[in-house]
Amino acid sequence: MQRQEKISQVIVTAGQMRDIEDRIFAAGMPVVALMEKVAGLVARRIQEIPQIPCKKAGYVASNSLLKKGLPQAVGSRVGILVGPGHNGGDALVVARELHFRGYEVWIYSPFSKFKELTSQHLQYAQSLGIPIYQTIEQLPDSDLLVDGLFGFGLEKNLTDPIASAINQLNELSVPIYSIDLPSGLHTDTGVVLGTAIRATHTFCLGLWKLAFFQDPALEYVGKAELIDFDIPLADVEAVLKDAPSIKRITPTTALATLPLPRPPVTHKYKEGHLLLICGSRRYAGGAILTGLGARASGVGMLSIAVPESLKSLLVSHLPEALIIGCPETESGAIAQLQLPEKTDLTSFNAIACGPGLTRDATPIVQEVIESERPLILDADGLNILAQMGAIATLKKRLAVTVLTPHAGEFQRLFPDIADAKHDRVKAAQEAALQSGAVVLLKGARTAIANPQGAIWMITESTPALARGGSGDVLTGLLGGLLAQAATKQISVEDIVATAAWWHSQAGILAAQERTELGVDAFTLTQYLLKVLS
Ligand SMILES: NC(=O)C1=CN([C@@H]2O[C@H](COP(=O)(O)OP(=O)(O)OC[C@H]3O[C@@H](n4cnc5c(N)ncnc54)[C@H](O)[C@@H]3O)[C@@H](O)[C@H]2O)[C@@H](O)CC1
Ligand SMILES: [K+]
Repeated sequence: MQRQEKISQVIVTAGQMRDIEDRIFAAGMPVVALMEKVAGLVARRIQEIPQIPCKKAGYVASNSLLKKGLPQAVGSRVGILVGPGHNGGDALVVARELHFRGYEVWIYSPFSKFKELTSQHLQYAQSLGIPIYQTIEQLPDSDLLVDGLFGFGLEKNLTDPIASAINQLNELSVPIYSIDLPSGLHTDTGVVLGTAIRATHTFCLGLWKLAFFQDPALEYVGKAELIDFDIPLADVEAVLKDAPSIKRITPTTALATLPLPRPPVTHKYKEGHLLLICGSRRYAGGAILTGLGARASGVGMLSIAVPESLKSLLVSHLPEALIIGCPETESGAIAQLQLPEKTDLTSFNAIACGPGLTRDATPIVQEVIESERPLILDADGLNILAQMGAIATLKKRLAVTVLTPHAGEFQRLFPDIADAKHDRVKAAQEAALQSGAVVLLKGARTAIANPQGAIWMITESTPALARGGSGDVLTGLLGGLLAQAATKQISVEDIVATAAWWHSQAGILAAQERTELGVDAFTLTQYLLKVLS
């Protein structure tokens, strides 16, 4: 794999980033030189991105310049926000470079103490005649702000005057480009420390920081871009070797698995047999959507157990599947799993259980949990598991379990684990460690954890997927892939991450073609294969 691809898959905490930098400095790279290199790259990117100057400036960008994406030095007024640490140092190098390129630059910095290197850059900027302001009221108009207040060194809550200055700067209708991460975000949890810059664009330096993929940070980072400054892979590997890895799923990693390879000579049972257990009289549609998700996976054989009264409906939507009509409760839930003759749960390579079941199907969920087959639990399958006591029940399982909760289901399953909304990555990690299951925690950015503590992040998604039924599609898709993986030497975690990536990409593609409003769950099933074609 190419170095760049490997670097783009890595996600680090603030502590790990600091350790990696320390190794680079210890190896002889001067701190000054690294700051010059990194901030030089940022300054160049800022010049490459076509600016749309704010109307108040009375400056109208020439259309031809905008179309070509060429830098427009003259007339662009840039405000540089400078903090006390090396994030501020980076910003001052950017200020100096833009000044020399003909931009009209001013600096805002309400601090009196700076790190040595930052202080030197500030002094030099002043000597060049770049105006430096300490109060927000003094600031002139600008077409663009560059945020170098705080980077990964911020740990405490922001207080006034800087907190209220950030709030006022956010109110200006001016694009803000943040260096490393928007000032005010916690680098690991993405939590807003008092207040934070709402960036239009963020240049993440060197390696992706965890905050970029935590839900609380998403509305602050804007368009995020990695600035690769040639960190040696050996240093990254040396620092991360003993820590549980956190990896981004990129198209390269997902497409290494998809479509699942088939030998030229095979038959349907060699390509995986999935049992879906889903649906009730009340929630019939969920069973159809789960089935359509499984269909897109290419699974060799699909059996779907539903209440008897749903059988003909399912047959009409999924003629290729074996629909198993089961005796039902008075409420219309599956009362008993009545598999065809000569079939028992060991006949299946994987079981996916939950969508639309209602809690009246408790005995069925208990039965599949006791089986020794790979099992995916979702929706009511999770709610029933929560009632049984998730951790104690899962620990007894002999086969792999995959849980696919959203934050609410997660809380019911693991009430003693820290709030999944606060640090989703840690929450998923803890749940997987304690239960021995693979945990896929749904959210704006999905996190997947295995019982060894490793994490996979789905770093691209769309709010279009926040819609009833889209989780059912994922369960079916994942079930179909898991059943096939059983015969193909692919790890469960890789399959779960691949399924989640595929599902998100289908949502993104459908939203691009049909707007965010056009991605109902049925439409989503129709876009799954388009992602691969
Ligand atoms: N050394 C270098 O040349 C490089 C620097 N980089 C930059 O360096 C940054 C990290 O630099 P630092 O470790 O200096 O940290 P930061 O610049 O993120 O900020 C730390 C500074 O802010 C102060 N501070 C922390 N919390 C505060 C609060 N709540 N209110 C007020 N002040 C507070 C601290 O006392 C410290 O001086 C990165 O984010 C990046 O921008 C690297 O990315 C690239 C290489
Ligand atoms: K920043």
